[in-house]
This record gives sequence, structure tokens and C-alpha cells, in this order.
Amino acid sequence: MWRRRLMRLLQPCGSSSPALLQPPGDPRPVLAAAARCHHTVPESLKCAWQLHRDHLELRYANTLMRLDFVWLRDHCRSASCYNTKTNQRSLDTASVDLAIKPKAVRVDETTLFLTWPDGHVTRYGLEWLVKNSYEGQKQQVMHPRILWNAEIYRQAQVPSVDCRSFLETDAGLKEFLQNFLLYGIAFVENVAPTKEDTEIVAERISLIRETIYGRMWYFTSDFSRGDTAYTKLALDRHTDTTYFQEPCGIQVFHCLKHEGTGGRTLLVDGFYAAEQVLQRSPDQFELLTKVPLKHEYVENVGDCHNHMIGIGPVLNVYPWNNELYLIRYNNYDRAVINTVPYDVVHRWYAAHRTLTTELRRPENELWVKLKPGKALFIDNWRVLHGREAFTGYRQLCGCYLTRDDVLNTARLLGLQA
Ligand SMILES: C[N+](C)(C)CCCC[C@H](N)C(=O)O
Ligand SMILES: O=C(O)CCC(=O)C(=O)O
Repeated sequence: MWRRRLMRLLQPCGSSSPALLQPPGDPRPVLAAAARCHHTVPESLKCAWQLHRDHLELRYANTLMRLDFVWLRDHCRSASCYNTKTNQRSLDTASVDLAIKPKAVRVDETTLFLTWPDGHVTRYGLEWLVKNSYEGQKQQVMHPRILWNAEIYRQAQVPSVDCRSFLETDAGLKEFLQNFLLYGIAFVENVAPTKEDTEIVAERISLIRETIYGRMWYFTSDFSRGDTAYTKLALDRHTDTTYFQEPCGIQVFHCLKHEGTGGRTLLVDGFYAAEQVLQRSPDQFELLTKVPLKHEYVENVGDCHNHMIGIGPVLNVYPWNNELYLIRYNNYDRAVINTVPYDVVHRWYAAHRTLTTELRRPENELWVKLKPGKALFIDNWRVLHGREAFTGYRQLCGCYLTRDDVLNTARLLGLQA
């Protein structure tokens, strides 16, 4: 239909005269040839437009875009509206008339030109529009991920990156980050087993997030802090710092010493488990995204006095597309539930049980023994960790990283993050 109308109203080939605004009620599409003669222009590079009451319809590179007038005015990249040195908008969007409509429209091979009622002209690269319009986005928000159980992860044979190549080459760093983004875990090998060297490794990808545990932390089973982590007991799978309003993005672990038995580390892909819940029981998945919970850290040991509270659902999804971006799961630190009435509470426990069942399936458990030299990075928004009980002296060091800064490094290396 569109094509037929389009062909009927084809503008003369090679025309460069501005196409003036059509009178209301005559929304004729206009086709601008992307080269001198439309006979030689591939269909995909032809550009056609049609002005509607409240938006401009534009077809280019096989994409049909509907562009709101205020959006178009707001995205003017002219020198008076946008500072290309700082990449910041200078236009005061609130000064744009919400009923604004362009006075004239013109398209050439590469560019859309709009003249606004006050005479201001905006040019938009057609490629830029495809890349930045809603229709051109294909609605992908998150970077690509591979959800895994133990078998999938083993089969993938994800390599650890050698510390030297990680520290000294962009290729090493990029390979590490690619794996980390895909699987939510990644290892660096041959790190010197000291806190200082672990810090250097961590700083290669991010700013370190200082918390109540300090910047770089050591921990042993000395109960120096009021938390089970500082004992020899087993720890069931969990994510850390659920009691922060923004849980830490990444956790780094480096085992500096262990003279004894046990103490293996357990890793479980929380997004894989959540996906199983979504498939098998979508109502329970939804409940886990809706019921707000508190997690709490109350500490009064030695000189350490802390009271932290974070509120949020177990499964955090973007409201615009239901995509999961953060799992907050820690049965140790979960606080009193007083946010919903008793009947919802009961349904929530059932949903939590379903998720727990998935998280505890032996086939979803990846067990690794951390050894001096092998630093583990865990996406604490996605992958749960735990540990086996142990005997003997065991010392771990590590830190938390800010998620934004890890993603920043990944983007600077050209990764989609
Ligand atoms: C890692 N480090 C030993 C420093 C802290 C451990 C924090 C443990 C806490 N229950 C939580 O899950 O957040
Ligand atoms: O000791 C370990 O291996 C892990 C400790 C832990 O789970 C934590 O600190 O959150």
C-alpha cells in the first residue's frame, strides 16, 4: 500500500528544490532519490517522507520511522542547540512549543532538512536517524548474554585471561570483558597472590567501590566482622550487599592462601534460573518482580556499627520491556517482610520457593576451587555465589567494583555494553 502510493507520487528524479509543507489534508509522501537517478538507486537507500498532523513519517534503509516534531526539534544538533565539544544539549527543551511543526521539509541523498516556524533549520543525517530512532533500535537494551548452567558453561570452554595480557594489552582486556559480559563471571590467571596485585587487576577495569567493608578487603574466619562470611561455615548461594539501595555491581575474589580442606566456591547463574521460572510459572516470576522486600545488615561487633537497609524486589526488570537486569537474593540478609498483606506474602513464599528450587538444581551449580593466582570477577547483579565449609587457614582478598565503570571500560574498547 505504502509502496504503491509512494510510486504514484514519486518526485521527479534528481529534484533538489525544497519540498514545501503540504496543505493540511493532503499528506502526500514525497520520495527523494538517494542518487541522481532513481533507476540506479537501490530501493533500500531511497528516502520517502510524509508529514502527518503530529509527526513526520520517514522511510529510509528499510526502516519506517515515525518521528515526533518535538523530538525532532529537541534533537537538533546545530551549533546553537548542541555543543559538540561536550556532547551536551544547549537547547532549553522547555522552550519548545509542544505544538511545533516544521514549516518546510527537504531530503537529499544523505540528509533531512527541517525548517522550523522561526526560520531555524535543522539537519539530520539519515543514517543517524535510523540509528537513533525508536524503530531503528530494535528495542535492544541489554548487551548480549549467554545464560548458563554448569554444562553450558563447561561446554563453552571459556578461557581465563593471563594476567600479563590482561594488564598490558587491550586485546587481553577486551577478551576478558567480552566473557564477563556474556557469562557474568570471568577469571584472570597468574595474578601475584597479594592484595596490592589484586588491586592493580581490579583497577584495570573499574573504579573500586569502597563500602563498609573498606576498599580492598581481606577476610579470614576470624569473625572480625558480624557476618557469616567471616567464619568457616558453608554459605548458600546469594548475592552480596542486597541491603544497599544499589547492590554492588561486581565482586572480585582472590584466594591468597588456604591450608586445609573444603572451601570451594559455588557459582549459579541467577538469570538462567529466573528464565526457567518465567517459562514454567510466569505469574510467580511476575510476583517476584513486584513484591518489594527489605534486606538489612545490622552489625555491632568490636568497633563496627552499621545498619544498612535496601528495598527492592528479588527480580528487578525494566518496566518498559520486562527485561531482567538485577537479582537480589540473599536469604541470610532478607529482613522482616511487612510490605504486603498476608495472602500476597503466602504467594510470594511459593514463588520464592520455585526460584530457589531452580537455583538449587545441581545441574545449575558451577563449583570451582579458588587458588592463589586466580582472580574471579562475579557480576553480582546476575550470578550468585556461595562456598563450601572449610577447615584450616583460608584467606581471601577482593573488592567491589562499580558497574557503570566496568561497562564504561567495555564500551571504550568497542564492546556493546
Ligand atoms: C565480601 N565481604 C567479605 C567483604 C563481605 C561479605 C558480606 C556478606 C554479606 N552477608 C552480604 O552478602 O552482603
Ligand atoms: O568465602 C568465600 O569463598 C565467599 C564468601 C562470600 O560468599 C561472601 O563474602 O559473600
